Amino acid sequence: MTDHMPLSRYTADYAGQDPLRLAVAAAVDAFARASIEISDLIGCGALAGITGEAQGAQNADGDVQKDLDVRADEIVRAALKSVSWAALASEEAETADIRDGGLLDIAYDPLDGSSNIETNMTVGTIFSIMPSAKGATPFMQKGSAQIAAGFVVYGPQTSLVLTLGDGVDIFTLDRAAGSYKRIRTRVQIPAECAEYAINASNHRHWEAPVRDFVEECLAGVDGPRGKNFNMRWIAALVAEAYRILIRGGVFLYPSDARKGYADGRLRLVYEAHPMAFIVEQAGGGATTGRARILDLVPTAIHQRVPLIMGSISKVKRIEAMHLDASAGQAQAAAE
Ligand SMILES: O=P(O)(O)OC[C@H]1O[C@](O)(COP(=O)(O)O)[C@@H](O)[C@@H]1O
Ligand SMILES: [Mg+2]
Ligand SMILES: [Mg+2]
Repeated sequence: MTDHMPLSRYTADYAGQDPLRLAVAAAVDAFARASIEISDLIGCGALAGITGEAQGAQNADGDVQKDLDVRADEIVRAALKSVSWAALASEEAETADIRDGGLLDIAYDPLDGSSNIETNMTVGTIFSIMPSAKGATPFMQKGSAQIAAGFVVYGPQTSLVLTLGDGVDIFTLDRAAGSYKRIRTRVQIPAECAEYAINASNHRHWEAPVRDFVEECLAGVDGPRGKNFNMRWIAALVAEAYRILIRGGVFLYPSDARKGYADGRLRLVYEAHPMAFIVEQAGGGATTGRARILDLVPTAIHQRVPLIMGSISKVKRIEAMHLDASAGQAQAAAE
């Protein structure tokens, strides 16, 4: 459905007079404002001094920071200044900022898909919003404690995907008006799909269930699934998630045997949790292969997690393959 409702009216309708909801609405509006600024910056690229080159510094997770990682973080941070947050965590900061009296704990990835900047490909911003943990350690809650989550895709169009806990709507930036307008309501991920996304260069490092799933897809009509599959890898979680929301499919960034990849590459607090909330709200699934992502309680802000998400039939199939593998291992150990 296309009704072009402005995002600001949508968040105001949601908030009413409720203080917590008003804080959520202000946070979403702040991410929207920040993303318009980031979108303009990306659109100008080198003309605005953005080259995609490394800054020499590393973030808390050991990734080399690009110029846009740093600029996007500054822009989001400034936009959130007047929002009622108690804790603020960014991929680009080692520790969370804490302040008294705020109503929300907000985590974000200011620039997702950093390796795509210099090649003029899609990147994004991801955010997760929870009620403040009030005395407990912020962010160390199940993903199901989120009350809002969203992401922005800076692609041919700049679009903002949002859940406030009651379905998923998509808003596209109206550049002339300088604001977001709704283009889709209550998005549903098709349950069946014929497309998968994984960085196949890591094939030799994967665990057996992931290798087996991909083998099934590669076998096409001649294999056990009896149909052909298409493959995509954009190297930006936001772009893969957007495609899956529009036409279905499954995305995998599993654990693998490379040094430092025992829990995959993606971060639980500001990548997997918000994506899992959005995907489940759109009728899809999100799992590590062995556990539902929204049931996981982080123990550290930058903790990594294997992420498999998308069309529910495929997510369930991959989970079943992990269970079978674990059962086989348990039986072998007992014999
Ligand atoms: O280069 P790889 O190993 O394929 O990893 C790509 C993945 O890394 C990410 O870019 C990680 O996010 P950041 O760019 O925010 O670090 C994901 O968006 C993407 O899915
Ligand atoms: Mg990211
Ligand atoms: Mg990032």
